[in-house]
Amino acid sequence: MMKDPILALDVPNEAKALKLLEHFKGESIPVKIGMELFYRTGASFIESLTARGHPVFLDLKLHDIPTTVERAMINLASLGVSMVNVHAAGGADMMRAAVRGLEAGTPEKSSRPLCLAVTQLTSTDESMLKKELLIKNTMQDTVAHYAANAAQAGLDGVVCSSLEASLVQKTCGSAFLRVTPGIRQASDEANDQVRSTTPSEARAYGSTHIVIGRSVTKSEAPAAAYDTIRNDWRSLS
Ligand SMILES: O=c1ccn([C@@H]2O[C@H](COP(=O)(O)O)[C@@H](O)[C@H]2O)c(=O)[nH]1
Repeated sequence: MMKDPILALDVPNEAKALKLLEHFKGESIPVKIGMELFYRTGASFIESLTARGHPVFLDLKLHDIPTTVERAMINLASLGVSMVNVHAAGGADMMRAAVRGLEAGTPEKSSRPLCLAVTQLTSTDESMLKKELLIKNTMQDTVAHYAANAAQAGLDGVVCSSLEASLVQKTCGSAFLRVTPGIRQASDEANDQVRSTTPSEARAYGSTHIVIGRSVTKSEAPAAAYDTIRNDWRSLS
């Protein structure tokens, strides 16, 4: 089934998040909560969003030693979120520990949150990969390798740019999720995103989900901006 774009609620506090969601008139669109909002509101706001029927992607990008990640995931699993994530650069043991923690922390009769691995941030380009991160492989090969590690560790998918989605699909299979931020319409500001595509390009390249933030949150008419993106995303189906 076609999933609606995930709205990145990148705002500083709960009041601003609720004000933004008012534009959607009760529609329970999927939302992503990142560090900015979570570090202000904590768990209670997440629980109130899930109680209102919003599927929540909790985007905290855990990256630590395996034991710490496992214990953190036990706590996050109790929040009723649909997706969480780690950095693939934390390695296979850390990713396995994340899944173990989620399994241990998921309440009975609930589904375990899907666990994704961030491959390379969509703000990273080939030059930064080589010169700053000292990774000698191409972006495509690096993302495919990290995705394969994540699949072997039992994760459900990756966060990558849609430019790598088809290679990840080929490498890890169609059931392995390709969740892609860095989505922009041709007329939108790129901001700090460098590996970007439009929603319909993302669909054509094999993204299973798209994440959209500032093009909606900074718009004068957020619901209309979201609808434009959703229509473009659905236009190939
Ligand atoms: O590689 C990544 C991983 C996560 N993100 C997050 O997605 C949104 C994108 O917001 P825009 O305003 O549409 O750029 C944001 O919350 C990032 O933290 C990402 O962009 N790239």
